[in-house]
Amino acid sequence: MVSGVNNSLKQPIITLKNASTGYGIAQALWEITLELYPREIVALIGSNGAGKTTVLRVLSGVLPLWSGEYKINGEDVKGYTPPDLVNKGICHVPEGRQLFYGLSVEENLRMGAFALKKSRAEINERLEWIYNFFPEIAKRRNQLAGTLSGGEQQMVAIGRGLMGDPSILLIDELSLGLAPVIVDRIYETLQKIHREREITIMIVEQDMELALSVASRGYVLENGRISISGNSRDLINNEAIREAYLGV
Ligand SMILES: Nc1ncnc2c1ncn2[C@@H]1O[C@H](COP(=O)(O)OP(=O)(O)OP(=O)(O)O)[C@@H](O)[C@H]1O
Repeated sequence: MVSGVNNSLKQPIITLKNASTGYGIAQALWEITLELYPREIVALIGSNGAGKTTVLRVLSGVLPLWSGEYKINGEDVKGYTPPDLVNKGICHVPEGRQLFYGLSVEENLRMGAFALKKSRAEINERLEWIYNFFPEIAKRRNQLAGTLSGGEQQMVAIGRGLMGDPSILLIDELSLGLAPVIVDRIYETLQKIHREREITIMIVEQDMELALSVASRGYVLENGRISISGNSRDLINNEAIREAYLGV
């Protein structure tokens, strides 16, 4: 599943350089440097409170940088608002799904295309494309999102993100609270979508083994700093990491 990585000839789609930020006066990230290359799946791993969600908040523009650089395709996007960054192709699927629970599955999905200047036919076509990947929610298109299982809600959250036609998908803790069999099923589908579309994906997970089985590269965050990065095979074989995160 994991492939070797040679990014030396490519231009990064996302660059964070020496990025620091925090909440109020409490600093949460210290001089983070990371790059995402086109069509990669990259994992951001770390224990509770390490700063993973904060990195995604920076990338989606929810949290401004205190210092450092943020570029998309070489363009300086530091200070851009979340809608500006949506227009640049960023989509953040937040932890906890955050669906509109009183709306139907289909209404939630359509919300994802709200800002797109697409015809009704194009939006319907995209809906069917998503239903094709996630038949479980196709069957429930008229059901209220709040009545779905956790796994189905996660499928709707990812589907809603994909409705916006992003080039960069940021997914926070996809596996949270879900049975392993459901997590495998969703990641398998995500990999299929990734193969079919030119899409770059960053997954945030506490479960390092899971994240590195899906991603080709990973960054490990510890106390708001990147402690190590590399391709998944090297990370999974790294003794210090195995000891700290896998308990072996
Ligand atoms: N809204 C907030 N206000 C103040 N501090 C926050 C806020 N959100 C996060 N923090 C703090 O920032 C640090 C990083 O939190 P973050 O949520 O990014 O970690 P995480 O790696 O995603 O952890 P988890 O896996 O538990 O979600 C923590 O010390 C956390 O307490």
